[in-house]
Amino acid sequence: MARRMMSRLGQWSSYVFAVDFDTNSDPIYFALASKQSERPQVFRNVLADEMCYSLHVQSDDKIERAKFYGGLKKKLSKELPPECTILEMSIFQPNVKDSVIKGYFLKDASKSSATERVLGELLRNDPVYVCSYLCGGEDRQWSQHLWSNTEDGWVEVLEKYCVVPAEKPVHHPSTLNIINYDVFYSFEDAYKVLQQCVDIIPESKAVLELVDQRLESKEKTDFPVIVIEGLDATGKTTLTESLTEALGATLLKSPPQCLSPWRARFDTEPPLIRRAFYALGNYLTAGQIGQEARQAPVIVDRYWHSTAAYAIATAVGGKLGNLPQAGSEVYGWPGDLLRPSLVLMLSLSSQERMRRLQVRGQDKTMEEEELEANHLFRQKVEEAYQRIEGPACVTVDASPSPDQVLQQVLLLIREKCHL
Ligand SMILES: Nc1ncnc2c1ncn2[C@@H]1O[C@H](COP(=O)(O)OP(=O)(O)O)[C@@H](O)[C@H]1O
Ligand SMILES: Nc1ccn([C@@H]2O[C@H](COP(=O)(O)OP(=O)(O)O)[C@@H](O)[C@H]2O)c(=O)n1
Repeated sequence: MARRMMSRLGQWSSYVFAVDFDTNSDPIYFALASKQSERPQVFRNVLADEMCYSLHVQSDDKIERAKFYGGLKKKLSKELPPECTILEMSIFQPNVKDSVIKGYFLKDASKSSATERVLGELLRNDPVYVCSYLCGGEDRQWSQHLWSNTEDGWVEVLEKYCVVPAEKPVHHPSTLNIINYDVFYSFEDAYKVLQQCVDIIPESKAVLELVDQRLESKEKTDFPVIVIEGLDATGKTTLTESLTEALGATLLKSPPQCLSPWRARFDTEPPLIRRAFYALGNYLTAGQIGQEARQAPVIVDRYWHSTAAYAIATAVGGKLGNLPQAGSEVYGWPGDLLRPSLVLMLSLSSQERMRRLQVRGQDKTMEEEELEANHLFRQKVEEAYQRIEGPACVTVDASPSPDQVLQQVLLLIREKCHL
């Protein structure tokens, strides 16, 4: 079915291809046409005389697509010649939600047949489409050639289209599939993902059992619920402990302690599955909050803001400006998740944060290592934190001494929660 769709330019013509040649600038956008365009060359300045290929995953099953795409990069890096550069590519309908098909674009300077051999194997055994790109003719125009398997095991070209430039879309393609791929806005949507993983990730069963026993939480709590957010090493642990003592409160965290045995396992999974795990963690914590907030104020170390902000920042490629605009539905609060009374985000300069990380000298999650290496990613997490609504977070300067930060936060809590 999908193959037939692909072979009809009529349907495929509403799609645009985006290749990330350089993560600090816009992708190169192109489309397919039966005739060359008069407009300038698509790959000018980014391709010389390398051989180029693209491959993208085709499967109607969301979990299979996510698992395969995640594993594909590792497989390609291992099997392709080292002179082959693997770039991220997506195919999408401009500004249409949930229309993205992810893939890779290969720039191959190896001049060996190894790449074609690897791609031929993939085409035979896996749910992928493979295309090659050629630049020819007097005007050096590019064309895309869709590969197909023949019955005797050889690869042939099924169809050939001209590659023509396409307009930059209003919404960066990486923002189109956030909902229900990277961020889940209801318990049911996250739960369904783990349910579908039970056969391939046996640990999902244990997580679902815990989640099934979660406590229900009412919309309104008797005592205030205060969430402390911020990047790693901004002082959340230090502050949540001193706050708990100062207010005679109960300290909780998301993901809750009971999920610890499975966290490392889910951290290795592709975003769809990993994010569903963290989303469910928030519902477990919500149950605990509901219970504890009957007796005393509750302090929570990370909650929904962390889940959504890290997920959005990881999903959105390239520049800060590619993030969905403030007010976008992706920054909304899930309708069925307990809302805290106040969310505070600890903010720190990158120099001071690095200094504290070094002093602490602990192991970091891969994502935290990426934060250190990638200033842009850190900026995107903080910006996403600030755009999340319902409740929005209040930014707190975390650079003064621990006691000064505590006093500042106590003042805020008294003012906003009348404690
Ligand atoms: N206000 C502060 N001033 C200086 N150092 C701090 C302050 N708050 C925390 N630290 C130190 O910074 C490091 C990170 O703090 P921590 O509370 O563990 O952060 P997080 O829980 O956000 O990762 C720790 O070594 C801690 O002692
Ligand atoms: N409520 C939460 C908490 C963490 N997380 C994820 O967990 C990572 C940070 O957790 P961590 O344990 O390293 O953070 P610290 O509490 O050590 O600062 C982030 O990268 C998020 O992806 C989440 O998604 N939702």
